[in-house]
Amino acid sequence: MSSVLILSDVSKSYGGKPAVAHVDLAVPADSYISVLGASGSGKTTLLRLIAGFEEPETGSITFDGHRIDGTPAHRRGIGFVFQNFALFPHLNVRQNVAFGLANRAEAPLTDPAEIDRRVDEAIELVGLKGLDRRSVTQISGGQRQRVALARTLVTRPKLVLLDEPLGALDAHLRARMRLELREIRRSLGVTFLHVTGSETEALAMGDRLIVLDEGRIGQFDEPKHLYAAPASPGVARYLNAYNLLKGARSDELFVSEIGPLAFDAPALRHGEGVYAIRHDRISVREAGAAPGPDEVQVPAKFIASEYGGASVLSFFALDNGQIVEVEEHLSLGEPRRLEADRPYGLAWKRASALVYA
Ligand SMILES: Nc1ncnc2c1ncn2[C@@H]1O[C@H](COP(=O)(O)OP(=O)(O)OP(=O)(O)O)[C@@H](O)[C@H]1O
Repeated sequence: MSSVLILSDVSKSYGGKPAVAHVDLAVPADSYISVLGASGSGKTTLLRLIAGFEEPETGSITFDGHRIDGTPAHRRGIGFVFQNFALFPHLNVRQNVAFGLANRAEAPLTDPAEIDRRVDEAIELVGLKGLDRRSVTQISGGQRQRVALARTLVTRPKLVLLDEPLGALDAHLRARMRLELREIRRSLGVTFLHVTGSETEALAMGDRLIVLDEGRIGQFDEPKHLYAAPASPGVARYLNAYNLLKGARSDELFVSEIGPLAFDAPALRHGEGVYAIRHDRISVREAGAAPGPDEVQVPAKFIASEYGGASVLSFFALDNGQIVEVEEHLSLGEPRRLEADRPYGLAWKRASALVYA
């Protein structure tokens, strides 16, 4: 697969503090890439470096076979969609979409018939046909989002950077726009690099997913691989699906604050580490019930549950006070009734545990 965008050793710091640190990245052409990371992990800075609103202190950026660091943003030919849409309020839908075509730095279009044709095409693509003469102040948030997208796509960029593009929409619209964005991208064969703070959005949308961890690439992988085997505790933390217990590794056992925990992994170097177990890999038992031979079981006190529609998330306190989350899918049957402050056993297969150095 060819790469449309290549970053080599790209770094940027603010006031001596690294925001993006030594990033190496090859983004495949014709793909949807999600970028996930905690607040302050460098997601926006990474997009700004690629777009040309910031210049890297080290390294190089190559887009479509050409080195682009040092080239002004408006000459890079990369599309950008902001969270706040940044539309012109005094222009209607059609004029907003047409604006970039007639006013761009590289090869502006001057033929009104050609502009009309391209604008019609973009408006149809994002499902705004019929609204093109409407003021952008008189359409819904979701429609404004589509105008912003059409305004970028009309210039036919090979790469579109989207910074929290669904952040201002309500949950229902967000879910619909997820599907539409994927479909629009697929039909055009362009590459989308989509920054989000939501792990569900990142997992649902990306063909591949980048997790940024303190300015570095923690992992770049297909969502299902990344979810099943996060490369580090940092990546596991952002997925919001793993309980992480600190301790020390010694061959077959992981010695945590609540006692030894077994795992099925090759013998590891001794030393400090992290033991990870996914929320939905834990089952709740009566306190003192005997664990199976291939299981790990720890005592824990039930605190409270949160009903989530298709699943229930329950919170337990381990003996050292650490909170552990357990997710039970309702399709697997009604979960056991739990009493607050009562001790239970939490069990999981040793093979389900991941252990990090
Ligand atoms: N213009 C700036 N001046 C100084 N520091 C900045 C600037 N822009 C970003 N930073 C710092 O760089 C780091 C990365 O910021 P960035 O905005 O890239 O993170 P982010 O992952 O996009 O965060 P969020 O999800 O909150 O938008 C943060 O520590 C931030 O405070």
